[in-house]
Amino acid sequence: MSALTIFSDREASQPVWHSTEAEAIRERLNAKGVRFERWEADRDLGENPDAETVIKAYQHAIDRLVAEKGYQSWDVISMRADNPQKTVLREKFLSEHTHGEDEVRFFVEGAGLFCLHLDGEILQILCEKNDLISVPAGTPHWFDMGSSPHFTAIRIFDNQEGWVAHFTGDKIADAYPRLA
Ligand SMILES: CSCCC(=O)/C(O)=C/O
Ligand SMILES: [Fe+2]
Ligand code: NI
Repeated sequence: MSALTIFSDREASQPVWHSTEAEAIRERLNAKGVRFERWEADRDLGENPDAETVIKAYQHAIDRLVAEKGYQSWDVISMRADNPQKTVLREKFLSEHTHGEDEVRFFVEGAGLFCLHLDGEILQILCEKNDLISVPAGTPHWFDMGSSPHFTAIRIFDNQEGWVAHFTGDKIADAYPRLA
C-alpha cells in the first residue's frame, strides 16, 4: 500500500505525519510541488519483462505525459532480488542527489521508497504499482529499493541524455529508515 511518512530533517527517530490514504498523500505532496497520482498499471507483463515489452504496454501512459509536458525520452528500470548489481545500485540511489529536471516515475510493478528533503522535512513516499510521481527539479532526494528489490518503473525525462544526477555529498540518508 502506498504511504507517506514525514519526518523533521533534524529528528530521524520519530515521524511527524503518516498516511496510507492516496488522497491525503496526494494533497500533502501537491502542497510541496510534488505530483503524485494513482494511474492504472493493469497490463500483464509476465514475470521478468524486458524494456521493450514495458514501453509497448504503457506507450499510452507515456504519450499522455509527453503530450502534457513535452518530455523527450524515457527508459525502464527493473530490479529483482537476483540481480547481481542490486547492492551497487541500491547504494548509488541511496546517496542524496538532485536532478536538473523533474524526476518522473511511473511504477508498473512492485515498490520502492522515495525520500525527499524539502523545507526542513524528509518526506518518505512508499511508491507502489500504479503510482505516478514527479519530484521537482533540484529537490535533494534519495531512493531505496530495499535488500530484496522488486519493481519496474518507467522513467521519463525532459532531455535526450536520460538519467543525470548531482550528488550532494550529504550523508543525511544514513539516518532515516530504509525499505525492509
Ligand atoms: C524508481 S527510479 C529510481 C532510480 C532513479 O532513477 C532515481 O533518480 C532515484 O532517485
Ligand atoms: Fe533521483
Ligand atoms: Ni512482479
